[in-house]
This record gives sequence, C-alpha cells and structure tokens, in this order.
Amino acid sequence: MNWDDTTDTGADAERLVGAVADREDQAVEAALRPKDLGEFIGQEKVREQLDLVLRAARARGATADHVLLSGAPGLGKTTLSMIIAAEMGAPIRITSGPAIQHAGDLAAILSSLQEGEVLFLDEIHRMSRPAEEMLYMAMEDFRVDVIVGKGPGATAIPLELPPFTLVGATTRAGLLPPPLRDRFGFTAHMEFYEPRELERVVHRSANLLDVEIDPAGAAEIAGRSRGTPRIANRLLRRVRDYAQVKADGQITREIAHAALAVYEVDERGLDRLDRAVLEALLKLFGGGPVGLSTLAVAVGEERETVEEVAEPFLVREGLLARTPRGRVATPAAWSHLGLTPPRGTGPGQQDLFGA
Ligand SMILES: Nc1ncnc2c1ncn2[C@@H]1O[C@H](COP(=O)(O)OP(=O)(O)OP(=O)(O)O)[C@@H](O)[C@H]1O
Repeated sequence: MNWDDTTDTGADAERLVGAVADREDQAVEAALRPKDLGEFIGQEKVREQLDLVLRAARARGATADHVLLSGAPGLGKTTLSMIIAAEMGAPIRITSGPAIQHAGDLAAILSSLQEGEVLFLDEIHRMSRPAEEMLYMAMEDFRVDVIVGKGPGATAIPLELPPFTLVGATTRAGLLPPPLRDRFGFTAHMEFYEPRELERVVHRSANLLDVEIDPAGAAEIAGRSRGTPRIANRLLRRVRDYAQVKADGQITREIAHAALAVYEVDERGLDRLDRAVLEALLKLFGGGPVGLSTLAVAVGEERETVEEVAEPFLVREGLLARTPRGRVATPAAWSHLGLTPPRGTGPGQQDLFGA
C-alpha cells in the first residue's frame, strides 16, 4: 500500500486536501491548464525528454510514440496529454480505463480515430483484460481484430487503424502488465512538486483568476498543498473566498494563514483527519506501535479511511511509520503536534528514535 492508493477512495475526493478532482475542480481546471510545454511548471526532466520526443517526431513528420505517464492524482497527467496533442497539432480524444469494459468499446474508439490523433486513456490500469489485449495489437501494428459472431462460428475481421499516439496515465506503473508497459516508447514518472514550483503554480493561477497575491501569500498556500498542483489551485480558491469576504480581496501571508486555519489545513498540509490520526497515536497510544483497527476505532473512522486516505500522506511526510508491530509515530510527529515523546520509547519505536 502506498500513496497512490488514495485514487479510488471516495472519501479522499471530499477533502479540501484530497488529490482527486471534485466537481468544482473539474469545472475550473480547464481554464487553469497550461497550454504548452513552456507554460508547464516543474517536472524538468519529463519536460525535457518529452520535448525531444515530440520535436523529433515533428521533424520526421511522424506520429509521436506512445507515452505512459505515471504519478499521483493531480500532478498534471491530463494536462500533459493535452499539451502533447497541442504540440503535435493533433486532436485529442479523452477516455478512461473504467469506461472501457468491453473490447468492442475500445474497437469503436480506435476505429474512429483520425490519423495522428492523441488518445488519452486515463487510469489505464483499470481496463478490462480483453480490451487490454486488443490494445496491444493496436499499439504495435495499428490494427485490431474485430470478432464477429459467437462460439465456434465466430470470425476475426482485421481492421486497419490510422497511426495514432496513445497517452496512457496511471497511478501505478508498476502494476501494469509488462506487455502493455513495453509497448510505450516513452515513459515518464511525475514526481510531487517542490514548494517553489507550487508557488509558481499559485502565482500563475492567481493571475488567470484575476486575484492579487503577494509572494508570501503564495508561499503560504504552496507549503500546504501536499506537493500537488490541483490542491494548490483548490486552496487558492478557498483563500480567495476568505480574502473577498473578510478583507479587500488581496491575498497576503496573514490572509492565507487565517483562511487556511478556518479550513483546518495546517502548515504542512495536514487536515482534521490527518491530525486526528496522529493525535490518537500520540496521546492515546504513546506513539505506538498500535494496530490499524485499534487506531481506526480511536478516531471513529473506517479502517480503510485511515489506511488509504490519511496514512499515505503521513508516511510520505515522515510522520508515521508502518511497522510489522503496528503504526508508530516518528519523532517528527511529536514535534509537529508540539508534544514531547514519553521517556523510554516503546519497542517498535526504538529504530525511529535511534534508541
Ligand atoms: N505543471 C503544472 N503547471 C501548472 N499547473 C498544473 C501543472 N500540473 C497540473 N496543473 C494544474 O493542476 C490541475 C490538475 O492537473 P491534471 O488534471 O492534469 O492532473 P492529473 O494528474 O491528470 O490528475 P488525475 O490523475 O486526477 O486525472 C490542472 O488544472 C492544472 O491546471
């Protein structure tokens, strides 16, 4: 289990600091998406490599190689796929793994693609097996076999496809079947963003939304955005609301600080749920080790919510460790909540405290 398991969890989508897009995000994100590689902030290596791949394809007058983008939700995979299409001067078709349950669904999409079109397949790891097998052939030979009829009388009719570029997106590249992974000419892993990069994201979005923000205000929002542009943009919108209602609309450090205190997002981007888990672990169980089920009961949440929604970020931040004996708070967790660890740490904590 790691950070990317938040993808399928409904509870995450309801949080202000959840990385999965909610309805409001979907409505406003189109306006905030960078349109070309030059506008795309951060991910230097991915940008540089992709730039080469696309330039070379353009110079050859060829369709770009298939591209696999992996990384957590909200890091810009959809945005990059649109940029790939724009840079190639090609149209884009957007669909997702869960929307393609039958091979026939995929055949219908593939057979209607134009030459050079970009097909963006989000959550490619969630496609059905028969569709996946059809995709292998389509990616490699630009051909699919459409099965007509059933049982012994079924026949395969080959269908030629125009060359196209598949851009697959996944939160779990490691779990893709190797035959699928191997058919991508270029694979890019997207990392979480540095606070400095997120500051640029916040400034850029504030500009597009016509919101005045000073550098300290942008830094305050960036630092709480959990390395994720989508969260940075969402926090910016909430802080903007606060600035409009409680002040003159301009975002400063004080305004951002006060607004995010109202929304219970702390300096490190932890929300109420994250802090409840840490507090229970520290105050009720002396920092652990404690079993997941016990911890979940203590915070009044489902086991899955604690494990899949709260823990991945706490682990990534180095505040909580999952050990064979149970969950353990790190020294950083004690200092983050302003508490002092008890003398003589528990057996599961010895490594973490260097005891
Ligand atoms: N590098 C970036 N520079 C500026 N803005 C960005 C960048 N990456 C993402 N964003 C912004 O973050 C928002 C979310 O990005 P996007 O939808 O591309 O993420 P995603 O990885 O496809 O998420 P999901 O996996 O949930 O589909 C977009 O509105 C976009 O404006």
